Amino acid sequence: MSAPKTFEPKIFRPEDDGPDRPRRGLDDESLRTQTTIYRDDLLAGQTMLITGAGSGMGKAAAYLAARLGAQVAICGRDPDKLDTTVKLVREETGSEVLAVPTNIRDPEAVEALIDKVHGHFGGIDTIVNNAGGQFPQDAIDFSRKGWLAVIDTNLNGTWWMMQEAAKRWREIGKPGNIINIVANVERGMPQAAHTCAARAGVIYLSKTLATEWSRWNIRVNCIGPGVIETEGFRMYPEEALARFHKANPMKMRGNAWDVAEAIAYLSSPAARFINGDLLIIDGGQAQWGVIWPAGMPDYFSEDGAA
Ligand SMILES: CCC/C=C/C(=O)SCCNC(=O)CCNC(=O)[C@H](O)C(C)(C)COP(=O)([O-])OP(=O)([O-])OC[C@H]1O[C@@H](n2cnc3c(N)ncnc32)[C@H](O)[C@@H]1OP(=O)([O-])[O-]
Ligand SMILES: NC(=O)C1=CN([C@@H]2O[C@H](COP(=O)(O)OP(=O)(O)OC[C@H]3O[C@@H](n4cnc5c(N)ncnc54)[C@H](OP(=O)(O)O)[C@@H]3O)[C@@H](O)[C@H]2O)C=CC1
Repeated sequence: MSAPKTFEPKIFRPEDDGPDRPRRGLDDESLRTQTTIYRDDLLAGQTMLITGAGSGMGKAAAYLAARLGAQVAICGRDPDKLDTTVKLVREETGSEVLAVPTNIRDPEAVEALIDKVHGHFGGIDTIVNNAGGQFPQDAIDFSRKGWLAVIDTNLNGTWWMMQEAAKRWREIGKPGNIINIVANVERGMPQAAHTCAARAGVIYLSKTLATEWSRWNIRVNCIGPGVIETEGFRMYPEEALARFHKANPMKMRGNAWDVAEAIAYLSSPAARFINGDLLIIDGGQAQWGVIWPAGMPDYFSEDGAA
């Protein structure tokens, strides 16, 4: 049997993109052809606000929600990315998505976002905190700025969204539903320690608030995706991407639609009694498999030195 290929971890930056790096994930044409088990009007009468919806899972979730009859608002930092979602939804459903460019790290911008969506649609039923990300690197080499960027986005940004939404729900006496997209952190994730710390924070924040906020009829749940092929894969080196399917016993990657359908379920009346839970969508990664998003050091390979 030939020895597995191993390589030293390296830092990859998106600006290293080139012709050798194909765009990953479901493109608009693929999204248009996805089928769903849900009935057409499952989410009719609902307003959903989805963060990070100019690409990947957020875009798929926004498109599916609109297809199922929801009124949808989206945010992200890059208005051009948000426009692609607005256009897709308009072309496929005839609905208008409200796009509000927002950096979720900025609490005042988040407050203005919640105000704007309430003003436009007259309320919000479900918030999907999907915006986030990280760069792969051995933790010992994290710069202070890099650590802070990841914590500020994934933990603080998600918190600002949750708190502003909940304050408004309490004020107007309406129920609320929060879905936080986190990650599969059960066994930790080497080279993603910053995001593991932030996501573990969000998971236990959510479990706590599921209790605290139940008196206002606000449910809080998380979804933990495993390896889901999206545009976000551009953050990782090709050599690492070639092994991503080995992260789970099904030896495959999920796609954004797998997560979008779970978001639709947790937004639907079928989930009215689900609160404080973490739904893992990872092909069994919690049980078996390895992921080294910047490349596996020899030490951990099957024929490694130790
Ligand atoms: C793992 C498999 C499963 C999970 C998959 C996914 O989640 S897929 C979905 C994944 N999707 C995404 O991850 C997409 C969203 N991700 C992001 O927007 C970024 O990853 C972010 C969260 C760091 C925000 O960053 P930002 O808006 O603040 O942008 P910024 O560029 O200004 O960085 C600030 C500082 O961070 C540091 N640093 C940054 N990059 C690297 C690097 N490659 N290398 C080393 N360090 C890096 C650096 O210190 C930098 O400061 P500097 O040295 O430039 O002065
Ligand atoms: N793909 C995977 O395998 C996994 C992904 N996840 C997480 O799931 C979520 C969706 O990921 P995915 O669709 O794959 O990746 P993408 O990179 O495609 O999506 C992340 C989105 O978040 C937005 N975003 C990032 N930072 C901010 C910010 N500060 N304020 C507002 N929006 C922001 C980005 O838009 P913009 O840059 O325009 O702001 C982008 O559209 C992320 O939180 C990701 O980390 C978790 C586990 C696995």
